Order: sequence, then C-alpha cells, then structure tokens
Amino acid sequence: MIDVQNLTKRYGPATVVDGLTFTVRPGAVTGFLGPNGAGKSTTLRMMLGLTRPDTGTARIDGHAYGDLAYPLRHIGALLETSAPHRGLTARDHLRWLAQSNRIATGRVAEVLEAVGLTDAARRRTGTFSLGMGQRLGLAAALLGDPPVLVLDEPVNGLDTEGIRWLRELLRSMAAEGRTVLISSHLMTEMALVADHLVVISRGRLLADTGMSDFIERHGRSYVRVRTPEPDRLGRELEGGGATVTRVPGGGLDVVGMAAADVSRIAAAGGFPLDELGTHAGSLEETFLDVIGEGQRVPGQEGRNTHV
Ligand SMILES: Nc1ncnc2c1ncn2[C@@H]1O[C@H](COP(=O)(O)OP(=O)(O)OP(=O)(O)O)[C@@H](O)[C@H]1O
Repeated sequence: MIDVQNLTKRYGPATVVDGLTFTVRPGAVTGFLGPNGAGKSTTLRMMLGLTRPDTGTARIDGHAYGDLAYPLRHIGALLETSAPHRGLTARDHLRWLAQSNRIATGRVAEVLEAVGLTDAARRRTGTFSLGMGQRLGLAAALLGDPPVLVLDEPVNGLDTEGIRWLRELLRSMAAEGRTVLISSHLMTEMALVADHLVVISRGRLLADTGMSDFIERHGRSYVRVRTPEPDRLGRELEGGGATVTRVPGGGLDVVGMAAADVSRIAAAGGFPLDELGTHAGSLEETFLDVIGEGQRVPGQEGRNTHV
C-alpha cells in the first residue's frame, strides 16, 4: 500500500504538488492521471525519496522510502530518468542492480523472461528501441519481487501489442496482491490498463475513484444525427431544449435529448435522416471535462469511442 498524506512541493513561487492525500491499495492497478505538468512525476519522486517534500509524507507499506535498507525489495520503480548505462548489456545492468540490493542473481533471468527480453539479454542497452528500454525498466522494477510497483508513463514507447502485454503483466501483478501505480497523461491509455483512478491537475486531487464509476459519472453521451437539412433540424432540436453542435458532412451532435425524441422531432418536421445513433463521449473528452479545460484534444476525433 502507498499512503500519501498532505504532500506538498514548491519550486520557487510555484506549488507543483498541493496538499495531496490519497491511498493506493493492493490488488488493483491504480492509474495516476493528470495533464502534462500536473505534478505526477514530482509526486512519484517524493514517494521514492528522490525529491524532498515541503510538507507531508509518502509511506510504502508504512515506511518512508529512506528507511528501507534494500528498497528494490519493497518498491519497484520505473521513472523517466532511470535509464541504464548504454554500454552495459541488459543482463549486466540487472545483475549490477541485483547485487547492490542483495537480490539473488538467478532472479535476473526470471525478470528478463517476464518482460520478454530473454533473447536480448546480451545486447547492449544503447541499441534498444524505446519499447525495449521500457521493458528493461520494468524488469528492473520487478527484480526485487516487490509488493509495490510505481511506473511513470510505462506505456510510452510501447505499440498496441506492447500495451496489451503490459496490461496483462500489471493485471497479474495486481492479482497476486501487489500495489500497482502507473502514471499517464492519456485517459485512453489509462482506461486500457487501470481499475482505479487518482486524477490530479495543478498538483491537486480531482478524483479518487473506480475507473467504471469515473466513466459512468463523468462520461457524456450524445446523439449523432445526419440529414440533408442540418441547419433547420438543428434549430428544431434546439427549440426542443437540446444543445446542438454541427459536425462535417451534415451531421449534428445532440446533447440533452434522447435519440427517440430526436427521431420524433425529425419525423414531425418531415426531415429525412441518413444517420441516427447514440454515442459515448470519448474518454479523452471526459478527462478534459473533469480537469476543467473543456477543450478537445487535437487528433482525438473519435467521439464515438464506446466505453
Ligand atoms: N526540479 C524542478 N525545478 C523546478 N520546477 C520543476 C522541477 N521539477 C518539476 N518542476 C515543475 O513542476 C511542475 C510539475 O512537473 P511534473 O514533472 O511533476 O509534472 P507531470 O504531471 O509529471 O508532467 P509530465 O506528464 O509532463 O511529466 C511542472 O510545471 C514542472 O515544470
């Protein structure tokens, strides 16, 4: 379990982590979600004793990180800064880590196998792709067989197959009763991996909730209707109390009115319909709504993402 109490960090006049309190429980994958600059990495660094908080505490199964004699046995971490020496082979890098934490070197082969790097064990890490580097970082995090895992943006550099693999790995870690915390700034990635969500923005806690509750509570659904006369139908629907947004190709996105009512109003006005359906708002929009930016993410046009 990770217990964060009233954690605060200031850099000059900026308070980048602002009175954060939350608990990360064992047996689940918890997503630590926030836009770029929200303070996620700083919070993780404070958990790992790499950055000193101004106030508050972060405890790993009841201990401050600095009190752990062999930290890798208690908490495995993948941080953006934890790159290995490029001249070392993957196996030598892990052996060195194992020795410095009094972990049996036999464990090195096990973790290389667990992350799918057995065939690359003797390659220098400088030749690794981003995805392989992420796998090696995960291997290092798993080395001490720790009950707690903290991974900063572990999905970075992984392709779809890699994300699926990571999800299965993290799920199995959680199913074994471990505490798993992973950060990301992308809601869509988080939805693929996490069971629970801790959402922060500007260093403050915005939500601490189950993933499905989060989507249910904050997700918006809308009706997409398409007609040759979108302007006129749009006015009719607005007259009926809906909020209507034009989309390219004669489409209208209708919020605040059920599809059956849209259909009734269209039929009454004699509008031919080329499309009528209910869609869930995209996860990214849901997230942006919650953090209060209320704007679309460029390139995230998939408003009909079903959740
Ligand atoms: N050592 C530092 N000195 C000054 N400011 C810092 C330092 N480290 C982080 N910051 C600032 O603190 C804020 C939070 O940064 P942090 O890296 O924790 O955010 P993040 O949520 O992890 O974002 P990202 O997803 O971009 O990594 C940012 O505005 C960053 O510029």
